[in-house]
Amino acid sequence: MLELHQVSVNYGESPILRDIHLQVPSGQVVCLMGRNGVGKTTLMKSIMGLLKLRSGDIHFEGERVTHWRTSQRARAGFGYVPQGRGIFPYLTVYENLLMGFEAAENMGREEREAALEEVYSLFPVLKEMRHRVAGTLSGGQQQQLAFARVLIRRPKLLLLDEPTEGIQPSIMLEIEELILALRERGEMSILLVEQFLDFALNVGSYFYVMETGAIVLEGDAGNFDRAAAREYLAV
Ligand SMILES: Nc1ncnc2c1ncn2[C@@H]1O[C@H](COP(=O)(O)OP(=O)(O)OP(=O)(O)O)[C@@H](O)[C@H]1O
Repeated sequence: MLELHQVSVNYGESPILRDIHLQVPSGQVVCLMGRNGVGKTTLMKSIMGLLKLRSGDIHFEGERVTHWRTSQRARAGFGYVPQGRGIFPYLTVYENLLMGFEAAENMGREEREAALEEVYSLFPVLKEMRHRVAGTLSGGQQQQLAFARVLIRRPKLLLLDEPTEGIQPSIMLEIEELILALRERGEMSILLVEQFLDFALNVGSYFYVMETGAIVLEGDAGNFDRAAAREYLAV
C-alpha cells in the first residue's frame, strides 16, 4: 500500500501540489486524472523521489519513505514508466531490457532469465525484435518496451504516466488488456495517470481527479461521479 499524506510540492517559489492525500491499496489499479498541467507528472516524480516535498509524507508498506532516494525506492519495489517512455533509442530492445535490471542487485542470474522470458511472453513482439535498435520501433512497441523494462524487475508498485499518449487505438487496447492482466494477478499496486476517462474506468478500481495541484474528486467504481469527472477533464 502506498499512502500520501498532505503532500505539497513547489517548483522554486511556485506551489504546484497542495495537500495531496492519495492511497494505492495493494494489488489495485488507481487512476489519477486531470487536464494538462494540473500537476500529475509532478506527483509521479515526487512519489519516485525525483522531486522533494515541501511538506507532507509518503509511506510505502508501512515505512516512511518521504526522504528516501530514488534508488532506494527502486530497490524497495517502485517502478516508474515515465511519460514519453524514456527508452534508450540507440540501444537494442534486448539492451534496453537489461537496463531494467539496474538497481536489482537482489535478483540472481536464474531469476533474471526467468523475468526476461516472462516479459517476452507478455510482449512477444519484443522477443521478435530483440536485436532491433529501439528507436526504430513504432510508438506502441516503444511503449511496450518501456513497460517491459520496468516489469522485468517485478516491481511492487508500478507508476504509469499516460501510457496511452500518442498511441493508436489498437495498441491502446493491448495496453488496457495488459493492465487488466496485471490487476488480475494482484501482485502489484498500480498508479496510472490517464487523460482518457473511459480508459481509466475500464482498468481502474479507484479514481482521483486533480485540478491545479489539488485533488477535487475521488471515488471507487461504485460511487465515482463520472459526470463531474467529465466536466473537470473537458478542455
Ligand atoms: N521543471 C519545472 N519547473 C517549473 N515549473 C514546472 C516544471 N515542470 C512542470 N512545471 C509546471 O508545473 C505544473 C504542473 O506540471 P505537470 O507536468 O506536473 O502537469 P501534468 O498534469 O502532468 O500535465 P501533462 O498532462 O501536460 O503532463 C505546470 O504548470 C507546469 O508548467
